[in-house]
Amino acid sequence: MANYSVRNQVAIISLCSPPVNALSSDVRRGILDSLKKAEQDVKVAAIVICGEGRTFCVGADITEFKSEFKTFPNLFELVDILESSPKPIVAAIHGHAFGGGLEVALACHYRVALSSAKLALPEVKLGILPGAGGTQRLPRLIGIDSSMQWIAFGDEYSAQIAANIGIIDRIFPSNADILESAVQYAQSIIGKSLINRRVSKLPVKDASKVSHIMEKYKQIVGKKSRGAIAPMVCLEAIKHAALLPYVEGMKKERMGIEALMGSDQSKSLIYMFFAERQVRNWTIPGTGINSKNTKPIKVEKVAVIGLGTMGRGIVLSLLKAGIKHVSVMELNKTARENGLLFIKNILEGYAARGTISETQKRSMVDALKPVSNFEMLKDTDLVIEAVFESMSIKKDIFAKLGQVCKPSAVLATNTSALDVDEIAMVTPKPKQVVGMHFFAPAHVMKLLENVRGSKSSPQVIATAMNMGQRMGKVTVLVGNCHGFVGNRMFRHYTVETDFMLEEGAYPEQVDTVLKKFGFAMGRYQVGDLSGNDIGYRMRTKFEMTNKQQPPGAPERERHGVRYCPLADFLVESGRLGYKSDGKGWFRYLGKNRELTVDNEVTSMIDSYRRRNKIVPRKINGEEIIERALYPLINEGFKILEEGIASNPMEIDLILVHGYAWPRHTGGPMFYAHLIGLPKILRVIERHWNNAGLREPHWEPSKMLVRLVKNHGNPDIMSWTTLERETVRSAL
Ligand SMILES: CCCCCCCC/C=C\C=C\CC(=O)SCCNC(=O)CCNC(=O)[C@H](O)C(C)(C)COP(=O)(O)OP(=O)(O)OC[C@H]1O[C@@H](n2cnc3c(N)ncnc32)[C@H](O)[C@@H]1OP(=O)(O)O
Repeated sequence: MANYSVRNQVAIISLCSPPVNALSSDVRRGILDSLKKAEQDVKVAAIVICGEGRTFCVGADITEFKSEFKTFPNLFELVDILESSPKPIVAAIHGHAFGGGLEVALACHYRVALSSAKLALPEVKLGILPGAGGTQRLPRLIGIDSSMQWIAFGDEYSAQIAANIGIIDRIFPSNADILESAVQYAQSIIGKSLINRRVSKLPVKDASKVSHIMEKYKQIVGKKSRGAIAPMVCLEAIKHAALLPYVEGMKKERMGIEALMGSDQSKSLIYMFFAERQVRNWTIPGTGINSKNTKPIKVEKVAVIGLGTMGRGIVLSLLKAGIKHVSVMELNKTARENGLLFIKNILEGYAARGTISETQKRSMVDALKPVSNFEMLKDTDLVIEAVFESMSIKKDIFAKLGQVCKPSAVLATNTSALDVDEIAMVTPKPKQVVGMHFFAPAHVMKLLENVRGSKSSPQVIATAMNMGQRMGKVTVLVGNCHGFVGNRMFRHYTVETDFMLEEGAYPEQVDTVLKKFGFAMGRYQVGDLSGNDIGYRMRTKFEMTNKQQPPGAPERERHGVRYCPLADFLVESGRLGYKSDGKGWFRYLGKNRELTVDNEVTSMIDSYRRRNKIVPRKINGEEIIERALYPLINEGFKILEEGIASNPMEIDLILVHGYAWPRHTGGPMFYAHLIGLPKILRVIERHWNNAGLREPHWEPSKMLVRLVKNHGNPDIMSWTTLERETVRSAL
């Protein structure tokens, strides 16, 4: 709804729909009713539209997308009514003016804001475009070039930047009373002509350069938003602002939003939006323990052990989270000095770019407390161990931590695959131990996969979850198993793509198909970038690599299971990727590291096939997608079945934020939901029937089988509930 009052000739329409004043049908109706009152009241000479509570308005109510536009006034009707009002309207912005909220402001005749306010047209991030005149009004105010930048990427901008380019007419200090300031401003414009204040009537300044600007943004969008449809549709709509009169441009905008609204990509992105918020409400499946009934312990002092790549990133994340006491322990002098230098340089960079102030930088540097022995950690509330991925080294450290740390201290291990329970058992209080799996570089990557050991106490889990959220990470709670969720699923992707190389595909073909699907890089380029030796080291641990096999052992089998040694040959011939002189699955040439196909790799694959009498066959794109992605989905269902994740959203967040799964497909589980479970199961069963136990990753998940058998193609939101009911009724 919207509240209405009048103060010294100024009508105040305040949006009132906590927590973020989304433009639900009630709010839109409230604005319209208030506007009518203001227009009819002869004592009112100007109008202010503001937001109650923490923010101005974050845009359309996403939960009402399906029905919203059926009720009068819909958003695009409302903005035109506002703009044509005979009385001047001032938008008073604090907090956020996002999406439809900014479009409402653009339809007002003046816009004022607190300096702390943020503005954005982020619709593209929901797979749609600003459909209430945003693509037509913004270019008339700030030009085509800046509008493309704002709308095609959807990033937020400060009120000051918005003022610099002409969106905001007056900025007030962040501690000013926005309403009071806006009312005074409104009084100052009473009686002024509105002729140049109706944005839809203005010309587009850089209209003549539209083709050139369009080409520039097409290139950028093609690279940055691979596979996403909405950014291109946004560009097209903005182009029409330059080429057509406003009314005609609006028709094009309307066609754009009708094409995008309800599309699979938009559904996926909206799902992601809510998943990122839903994940804060963690739960331990089957226990009744959850974020609502468990309090974290107060954490003031944190320690990080190990200042390698992971440790440095974790320290930076803690400093950015505002932790005022971060002990860093690295016994190797060179690693310690390099690590501290790295951290300080990054902080310098943040300060130089204005991400943090000089004062904040100084206080972050002051928060760093190098320590040289375990005794010095006795007061620490949370210790995060981030040393080399070795069970014996980690056990050694935890045994020491168990002796010196206070009983309430939370002891976290940053491991990507090791057994958290095994580590916990060396301490006197295994319930204090938890896994915190960060992704490199930890100060950049948004994902944190927190691992609950079988003994971890609810409070310890709550503390790790809370710390992840304080660090601004998408923090997902998962159970303890080999590889947890992400690595456990992703393994199948590499295994199955390598099988396709054996059978007839080449790395460039696989990568091209995966990039078309939306991955920023294909599986083989990623291997080259991160280093092919990483996987090799892991396989060495399980005695799987080519070199470790006894003479005469079958080349294509390990422990009775199908195996492809091509990745081993690659590493054993020194082709680790970018870092080994640009040689990996591909060859990277010149200073731009241009990716090229390397005949040496092609010959290696061909001669391997000949040696093993494999007759190569043509593998098409559809097969590549199915074989690369479906085993991973199958594993996702096994993870749900075992309660390692408590719902599909958690799995999707992990794959999107940690493994670059394309966001506009919603993650593997949502993608499966879009394809339909019966088809997913059919493909998995076909491979399982062909391959059998030699390829165990194709064994269909029992949960997937049960869902399809009992419910056909159930909605993703019901999967875990239906599964629980089925399992319960079978008991
Ligand atoms: C079929 C053809 C029809 C054609 C007709 C089409 C006409 C279309 C016209 C116009 C279309 C306009 C489109 C839009 O305006 S789309 C919405 C654009 N806005 C956004 O995308 C903003 C989304 N929100 C955010 O980015 C953040 O919430 C932010 C504003 C940055 C604030 O962040 P923060 O302070 O961290 O708060 P939370 O994100 O935790 O949010 C708090 C709770 O509010 C819920 N929320 C937020 N935004 C919305 C929203 N737009 N709609 C509904 N609910 C929203 C959020 O889920 C949190 O809820 P909870 O606490 O329950 O988790």
